[in-house]
Amino acid sequence: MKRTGSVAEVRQQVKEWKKQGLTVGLVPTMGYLHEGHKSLIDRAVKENDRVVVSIFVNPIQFAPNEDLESYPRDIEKDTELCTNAGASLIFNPTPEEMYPNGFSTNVVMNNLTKELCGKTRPTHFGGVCTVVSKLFNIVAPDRAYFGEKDAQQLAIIKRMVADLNFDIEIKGCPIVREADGLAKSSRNTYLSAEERQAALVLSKSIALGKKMVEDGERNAQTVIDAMKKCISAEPLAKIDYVSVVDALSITPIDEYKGYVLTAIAVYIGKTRLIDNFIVDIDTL
Ligand SMILES: Nc1ncnc2c1ncn2[C@@H]1O[C@H](COP(=O)(O)OP(=O)(O)OP(=O)(O)O)[C@@H](O)[C@H]1O
Ligand SMILES: CC(C)(CO)[C@@H](O)C(=O)[O-]
Ligand code: BAL
Repeated sequence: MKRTGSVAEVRQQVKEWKKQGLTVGLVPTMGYLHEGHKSLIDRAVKENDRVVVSIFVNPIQFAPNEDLESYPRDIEKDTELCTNAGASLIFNPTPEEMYPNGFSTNVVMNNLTKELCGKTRPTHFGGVCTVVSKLFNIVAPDRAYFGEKDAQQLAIIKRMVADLNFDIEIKGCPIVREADGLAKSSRNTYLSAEERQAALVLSKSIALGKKMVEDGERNAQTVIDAMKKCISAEPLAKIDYVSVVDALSITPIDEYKGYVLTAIAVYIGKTRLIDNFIVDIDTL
């Protein structure tokens, strides 16, 4: 398995693979890889002849008050995980390689980015769309893999691919959880032992909301209120949002109808964690 920070080298390698008629999958990440990322890589390895994993803590999707500097990094361990999972190439560029002097172009998405995480992180998804567009143009994969843990991001990427005519199939992959239910996340490493225990309130409230809907509740506010009550019972938890939206357009809805995303963001101490569940009411 190769590792490079060079755009030109990635292009050269992918060109060679394509000349041989091989298909290419891309798994974009910010590194500090865990089982959630591995599930994306495993699926990409199954569905493509070659897999590129990008590892880049993208500065332009972090606001100045966020955790860009402290974001966990371990490229050697990540390389081992990618090698064992059967990836073919790691692309880990420097910020200068991705954003050289004079960089002046950004991808702006007008809808889908205003609700949920977009309220607290108004510049975040612009940074995500810009870097993912660059990765798509650099790697030119046949398929790209994203986790449903970042459900709003997944909806945004699908919209962007349709709007900008990227010839890339977007694959959403289910949330991977710890044995006790907490969704795996690189940011879980920020949690103290006490906070780690408190963080279970996220998956607990998600399970509660999902059960209410499966049992027939259709009023969004009733589900939101019950989930908020569940989260508020944990003294270390502070709610950022609990929202029910149409899963494709990311617009708030009052009633569970069609394809629905119920998403939460909760601060556990200083660490902001997210979780969600998606239901297709028509096939429940
Ligand atoms: N638990 C998980 N299950 C499935 N996919 C996941 C999981 N965690 C992350 N992913 C996916 O991996 C990709 C890269 O995510 P990223 O590197 O930001 O990891 P992360 O653990 O979500 O980190 P963060 O703590 O920043 O949220 C994204 O598409 C994301 O949705
Ligand atoms: C898609 C992504 C790698 C873009 O930096 C990031 O937002 C992430 O890790 O989900
Ligand atoms: N997976 C989300 C990346 C971020 O929080 O910046």
